[in-house]
Amino acid sequence: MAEALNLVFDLDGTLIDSAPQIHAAANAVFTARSLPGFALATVLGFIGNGLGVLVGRLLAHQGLEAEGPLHRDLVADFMRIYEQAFDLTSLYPGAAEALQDLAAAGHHLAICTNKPEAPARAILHHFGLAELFPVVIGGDTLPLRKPDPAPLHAAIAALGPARTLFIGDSEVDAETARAADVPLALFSGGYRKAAPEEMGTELVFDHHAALPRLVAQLQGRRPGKG
Ligand SMILES: O=C(O)COP(=O)(O)O
Ligand SMILES: [Mg+2]
Repeated sequence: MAEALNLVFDLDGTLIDSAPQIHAAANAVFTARSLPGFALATVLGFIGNGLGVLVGRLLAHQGLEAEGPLHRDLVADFMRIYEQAFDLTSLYPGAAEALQDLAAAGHHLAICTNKPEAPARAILHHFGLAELFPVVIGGDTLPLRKPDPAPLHAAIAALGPARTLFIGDSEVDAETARAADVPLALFSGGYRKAAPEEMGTELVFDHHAALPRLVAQLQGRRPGKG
């Protein structure tokens, strides 16, 4: 059998298009406290560093203090919605099929996301993907989150020794991959801000049907050659 790899996936903007859900949740929790809502583009630009940072950026955007009791309350409100609202979240086309194929080929799959672990697990369950991912590291699983390499290292340690590919969509993922010295496959259709060619990886895909080919490409490379 061909070499089995560790395939560690980011979640928001990589496997699921969750920005409309995060946008709706932001508007629900802010307007419930008589604060204004946000445009989708505003919320989208703040996704990537986890829920605490998202809420801090949203507060700062309204000229409010980015930390403190209001921040804490809004994060708690968000969490309640996050764990049960999936109607505005979709899997990217071909993602479920690609994951099934990769798992069937014997690769080891994990999630390394800055979304808190409980909602990350809930959404995987919702889409019938939970069983494909024996390892889920969320933004609150460890004291440190991406772009610190610790969560990616933890995912790899839990999967066991094998060459690893990290699959993500954002600058945060690119920085994490660099810091962990793991190759990144960049999904160009997610929530990045920079151009793909500026993100330091030649492994770029715009449809998940291309993933098995990218993985085969990595298998064809000699270990240690990146
Ligand atoms: O929730 C976030 O801010 C980002 O989540 P991600 O790491 O899955 O892209
Ligand atoms: Mg992402």
